[in-house]
Amino acid sequence: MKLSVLYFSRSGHTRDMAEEIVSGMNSVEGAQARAFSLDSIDEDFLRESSCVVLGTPSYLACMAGQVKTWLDTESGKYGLAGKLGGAFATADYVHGGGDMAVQGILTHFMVRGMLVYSGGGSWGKPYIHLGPVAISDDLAKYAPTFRAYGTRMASKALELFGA
Ligand SMILES: Cc1cc2nc3c(=O)[nH]c(=O)nc-3n(C[C@H](O)[C@H](O)[C@H](O)COP(=O)(O)O)c2cc1C
Repeated sequence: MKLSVLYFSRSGHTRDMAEEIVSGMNSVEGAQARAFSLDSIDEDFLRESSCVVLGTPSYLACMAGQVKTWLDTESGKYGLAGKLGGAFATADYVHGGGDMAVQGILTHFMVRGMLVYSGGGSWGKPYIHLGPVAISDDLAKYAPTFRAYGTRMASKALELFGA
């Protein structure tokens, strides 16, 4: 099963956390996950993916404008309806609006007809309510949570869609 982790990243934080999610996904047997910057997507791989996760830096407590533009103009090309969807963010501050950025992406994914999922509290610790958010001055501290999130998303995708 293919899984795509998409991201926009200017200074690399969101890219690094995308790779942590991919690592967690690929620890699940039968999962084949790859990360793509929004400007270099493997379009066939994305279309064939059963799960799509999208990450953004937090800009003014929202997703970055580049991510919103991709959702508005490009995302309709990839048959996202029916795929499992999730979102993640990086931010400079704990109270800088990372959850809002995640929620904005999840809302757009719902409009595209995706099956939005994070696992919430159902997997126990680490609790990830909407999607993982990493604070930029200590990315390593958040890496295990991002890997756990990747494992959860891939496990749910396999449960729903099979290998
Ligand atoms: C235009 C702009 C707006 C930002 N707004 C916020 C914000 O509202 N809250 C926050 O915590 N961080 C904010 N940041 C910091 C970024 O979200 C943070 O550094 C992020 O990890 C950058 O991701 P990247 O390295 O993938 O580009 C902002 C950065 C920029 C450039």
